[in-house]
Amino acid sequence: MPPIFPPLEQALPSHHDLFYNGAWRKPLASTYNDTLNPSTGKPITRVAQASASDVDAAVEAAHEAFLSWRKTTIAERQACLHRAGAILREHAGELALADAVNTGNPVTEMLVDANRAANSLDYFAGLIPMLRGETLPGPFPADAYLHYTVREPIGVVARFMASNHPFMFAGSRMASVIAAGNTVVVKPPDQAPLSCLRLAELLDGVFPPGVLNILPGGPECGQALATHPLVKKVTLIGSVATGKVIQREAADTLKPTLLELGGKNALIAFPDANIDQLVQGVVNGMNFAWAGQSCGSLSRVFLHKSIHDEVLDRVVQIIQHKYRPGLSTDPATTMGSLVSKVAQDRVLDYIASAHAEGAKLFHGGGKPAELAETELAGGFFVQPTIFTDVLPHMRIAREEIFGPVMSVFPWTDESEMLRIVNSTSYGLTGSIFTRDLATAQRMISQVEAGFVWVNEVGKHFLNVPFGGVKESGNGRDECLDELLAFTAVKSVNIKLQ
Ligand SMILES: NC(=O)c1ccc[n+]([C@@H]2O[C@H](COP(=O)([O-])OP(=O)(O)OC[C@H]3O[C@@H](n4cnc5c(N)ncnc54)[C@H](O)[C@@H]3O)[C@@H](O)[C@H]2O)c1
Repeated sequence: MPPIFPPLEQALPSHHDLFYNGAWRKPLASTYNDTLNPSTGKPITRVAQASASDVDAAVEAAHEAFLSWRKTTIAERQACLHRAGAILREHAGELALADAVNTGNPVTEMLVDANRAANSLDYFAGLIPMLRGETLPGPFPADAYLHYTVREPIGVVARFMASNHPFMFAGSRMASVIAAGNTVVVKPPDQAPLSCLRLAELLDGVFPPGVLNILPGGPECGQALATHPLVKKVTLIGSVATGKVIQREAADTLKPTLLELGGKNALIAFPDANIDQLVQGVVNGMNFAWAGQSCGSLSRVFLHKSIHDEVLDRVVQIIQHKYRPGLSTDPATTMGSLVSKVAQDRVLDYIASAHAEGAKLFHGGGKPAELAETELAGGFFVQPTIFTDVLPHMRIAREEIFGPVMSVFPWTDESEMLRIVNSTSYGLTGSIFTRDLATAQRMISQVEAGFVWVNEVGKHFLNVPFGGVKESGNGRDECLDELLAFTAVKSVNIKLQ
């Protein structure tokens, strides 16, 4: 049965202000910005922008709330987190719709996001008993000293969200912070804050006031959070460029960061790969449904020369059949737009650079012509695009495009191919297609990435660490490490004699 979505008015938040200390509050500077529907380019409504003074008030309140929340029992925290998860599942359709209309991603594709967030809330609720320390032998006789450690929450945590899956990231990433006994200030993406505001409405009253706070805003809000002395850790799901800015901002107060950043990920195909699986993997790995806007998108495809032409022909056949750009809130739409005009221009600029640098356009390469005379003409769409004959020095070979543009490299020499695979500054994901375990293992140990699939693409597995090496970030999410990242170890030494 096709999914049923509520009317759009029911999905959109009725509040457009700041949510902190358990209530909706007007921004002190009365600043509101338009937020757009990327399918049409038209405004949906206006949303409050938190200033540094708003951040100050919200963080003070979150800090007060922390002093009580840190003392709550396992059962109390679990009850709140499970309740939040159940609410998200119940409202999956409207949250998907709120994100679809504001991000441009197809609504049917966003339907799973509520479950993903709910699963994280349940998962981290279940992990709370793992917040434990250890007893340790020391340098003196055991009857002279007792040494042990305890894990304590750290305080207020700021969590900045990326624009591709706003409420899924907000819902899932608040879980670890709150489960560990901290309070959280979530900053939704500037381009698409509406689903996070709806999330705040739905979860209003689930946690004590001040535990969950949602502050829409731009760089001023972000900077104020990253530099605030009462914010004890700052985390970002976003681009490498923003990650560097936040790391610098956090440095003044020597705040630790947890950065989940971009990727320029490689899919490596060997001649012995199962060609059917590989073709599906090349298509699905690009996440064309949300216009390539995924950190894990396998946007560099290394095809062995012996299978290169066959695979590409079949990939294009599937793309032509599978992806129809359209209105994001229409359940029949299979491909969305970019999130903003800025993003669309950036992608078109990369396409222009590929032409200028001599790559060969194999498919797509511009705005979808079929939308030109429709109500979507002002939308931020770009066709699924494939370039072949890509050389390592080209911009499309080195930089994250965060759009529906795939760069294909034929290869014959394994060590030269690996050199190119590892030649970018990113290191998030990688995928290897082969039927030979020894080949797979040889690649696994040499590919510079934090997360590697074999004969698979795109999937995340809750409880399996996700994160990058090199400039793709630090820390690991979706696992016990994420929970522990929001605690500090305290060592206790008791003199017994
Ligand atoms: N590693 C992951 O798990 C993961 C997941 C999704 C997206 N991403 C990455 O996110 C990027 C796309 O998302 P985006 O376009 O929203 O990224 P972005 O870097 O432009 O923005 C991310 C967030 O940072 C905020 N921000 C911007 N400037 C700031 C500042 N000076 N101080 C504090 N906050 C600031 C934005 O408002 C937004 O909330 C891509 O690079 C993608 O690969 C990574």
